[in-house]
Amino acid sequence: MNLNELTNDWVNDFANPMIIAGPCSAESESQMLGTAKRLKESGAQISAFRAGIWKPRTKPNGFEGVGVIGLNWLKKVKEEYGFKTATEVANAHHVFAALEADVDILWIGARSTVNPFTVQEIAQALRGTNKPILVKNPVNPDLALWIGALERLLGQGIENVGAIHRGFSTYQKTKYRNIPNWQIALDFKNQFPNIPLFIDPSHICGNRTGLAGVAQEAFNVGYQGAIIESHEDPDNAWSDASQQITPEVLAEMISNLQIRNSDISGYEDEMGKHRTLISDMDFQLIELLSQRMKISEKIGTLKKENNIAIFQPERWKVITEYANQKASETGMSQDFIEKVFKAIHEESIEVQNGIMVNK
Ligand SMILES: O=C(O)C(=O)C[C@]1(C(=O)O)C=C[C@@H](O)C=C1
Repeated sequence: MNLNELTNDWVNDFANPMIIAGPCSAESESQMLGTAKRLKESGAQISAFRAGIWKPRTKPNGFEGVGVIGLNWLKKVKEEYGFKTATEVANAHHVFAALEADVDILWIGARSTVNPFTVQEIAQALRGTNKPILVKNPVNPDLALWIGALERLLGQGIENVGAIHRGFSTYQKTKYRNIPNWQIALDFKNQFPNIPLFIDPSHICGNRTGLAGVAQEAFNVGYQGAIIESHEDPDNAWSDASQQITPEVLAEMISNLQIRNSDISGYEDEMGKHRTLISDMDFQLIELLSQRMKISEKIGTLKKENNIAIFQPERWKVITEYANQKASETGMSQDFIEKVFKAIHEESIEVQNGIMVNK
């Protein structure tokens, strides 16, 4: 069996969208029950209550989680408020303890996904269970590693899987804690449309203000769920204080989310008209690009015969200036046009390079 053959019926046991929410870390019994009570009373439409029991921290001597005692608190949350529960596991010992405590959903964190040994150990510990397990993207933008982790789970017969998009580490200063790099998640979704994809706006944003926007962006492109950190007293949380929100704010945020349906049934005709036009234009674009490359080949031959360098900065400058001007005249994003022209120019250089090398 491969990942594309999974039916992923397990998500049907949960609401659509499936929202997993709760504190970043379990801190005390009263914090856990207090947060759960407020989530219940606020009417937040959540499918499971999350809390980190073991916390992978960047530096030592920070709060590394309360450990197994927190699993009892998760159990109490389930008993008293009826929430399904979820936590992160990072080794076989965590898996056994979480299974013993009957945690309903497990996830593998971004720092574990990067390590095939860790993922393999977790997968083997899970063998024989049908627990849903979600895999966060690795901290580095490596789609193959993310997919590989899911394949390791499947290799041990674990079929109830999902993926969490939590963004990617970057050394640059950006408005995000972890840059979303949407294209990687979309490539994932494209390859595995059946695997439920969750957004983790808390870790992407690292602050409270951007959460709703990132979550909405994800639902706009068809994600199935979200995992969001919510704490009864966010400012005084022991970990990730700046990105946690109160249960009431979460409830409001969830009720404002617009959930998009991937299915186009009922709109096939109207969509069909637009899509025909787009396909027609796509063919024209490709035809034009092919003609452009043929001219580039001719220039390449001329350059080779006369020993002229391929890259012509002056001409490239004129092209980009003109493209920029055209972009603003037509109301297009300059960024986008720049990307398109860079790709065309790169290919054109590649084509000419082929001529210089081969002929
Ligand atoms: O004008 C040229 O000299 C070209 O080879 C064409 C072209 C292009 O594709 O637009 C390619 C390479 C140069 O750097 C500049 C422009």
